[in-house]
Amino acid sequence: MFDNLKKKINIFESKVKEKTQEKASEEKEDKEKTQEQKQEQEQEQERASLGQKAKKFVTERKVFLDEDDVEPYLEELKLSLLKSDVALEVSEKIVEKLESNLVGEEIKWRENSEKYVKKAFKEALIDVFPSEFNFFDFIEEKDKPINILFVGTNGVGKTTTIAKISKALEEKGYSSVLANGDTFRAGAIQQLDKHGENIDKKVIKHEKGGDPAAVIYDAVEYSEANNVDVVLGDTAGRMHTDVNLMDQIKKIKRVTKPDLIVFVDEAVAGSDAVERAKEFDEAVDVDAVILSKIDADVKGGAAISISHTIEKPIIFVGTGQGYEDIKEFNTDWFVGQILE
Ligand SMILES: Nc1nc2c(ncn2[C@@H]2O[C@H](COP(=O)(O)OP(=O)(O)OP(=O)(O)O)[C@@H](O)[C@H]2O)c(=O)[nH]1
Repeated sequence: MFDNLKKKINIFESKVKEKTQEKASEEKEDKEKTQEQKQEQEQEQERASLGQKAKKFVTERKVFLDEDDVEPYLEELKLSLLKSDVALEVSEKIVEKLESNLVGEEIKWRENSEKYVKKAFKEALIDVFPSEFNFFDFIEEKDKPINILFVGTNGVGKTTTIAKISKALEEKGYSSVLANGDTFRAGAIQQLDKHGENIDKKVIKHEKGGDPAAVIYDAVEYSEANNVDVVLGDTAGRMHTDVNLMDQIKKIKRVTKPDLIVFVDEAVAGSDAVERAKEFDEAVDVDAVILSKIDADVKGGAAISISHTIEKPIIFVGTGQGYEDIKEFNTDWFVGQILE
């Protein structure tokens, strides 16, 4: 996961570490020169004690990095982040915060300066994420049935993600039904049926060509009548550029009044995923994001940029093709994955 990005961040960290050590040695040389001049003026018998003082200085040496020291590395880092599909605005924010965390700070070079840079980096990354959203607290507190609508483009893992969430809900003691709002393709009906069979969940569906809003509406009514906690509404994958389909999703929202609208995209789509998130958010005011396929993502850009760009939290990440392969998103965990 995020292998390319990790490599680039490691390069930055080593360069700043080298710079810190280089500065420490330069300061040591300067100090030693001053000591030598002093020595010339002093008595022969004081030489030994001066040697002692210099030694003390070396062990306690502190380094201050200034803008010129880190500027070239920060520029390189910004480019690396952009190449890893981190959005421009987000890359700039990370680099600015990193600069303010590093410049003028006292770094004790004998302590692990790499650890120091990592800490500065960690803070800069955490800063780009909006506050977290606890999905299961939301489920616990909200009146039932809770209607959750999943939107996104084709093939990103939306349907699989719905099945994963249904299983995760079951593990926490909540019941759910799957509603097939993708009435365009007969294949989509079969696909959701198959997931329903695999995880032993009821699927509410209409014939191909039916009204997706009506299917989800029926699923809510069914859940009210049968004390089901959560309706998980699938929708047809659609390109954000398809005006008719985007109008249809607005209609589904209007008619079924979802309690939560979740935008699903694949982390591997990088900056495309960020662009699509913006479009879907504009169309239906997304509440939260799920990023699938982070197990296959080497760049990490979408995961870093998406929630900052639309100011909505990531709630889960997909980590594989199995039903258990889903993880609640947590900023500390995520940043740890990148900086480990
Ligand atoms: N590696 C990996 N694969 C995933 C993950 N989530 C889903 N997939 C795979 O992605 C492929 C597409 O998943 P679907 O659930 O069919 O995607 P969809 O968005 O519902 O597709 P449409 O119904 O065509 O819009 C399947 O092969 C899934 O197994 C994940 O987190 N990691």
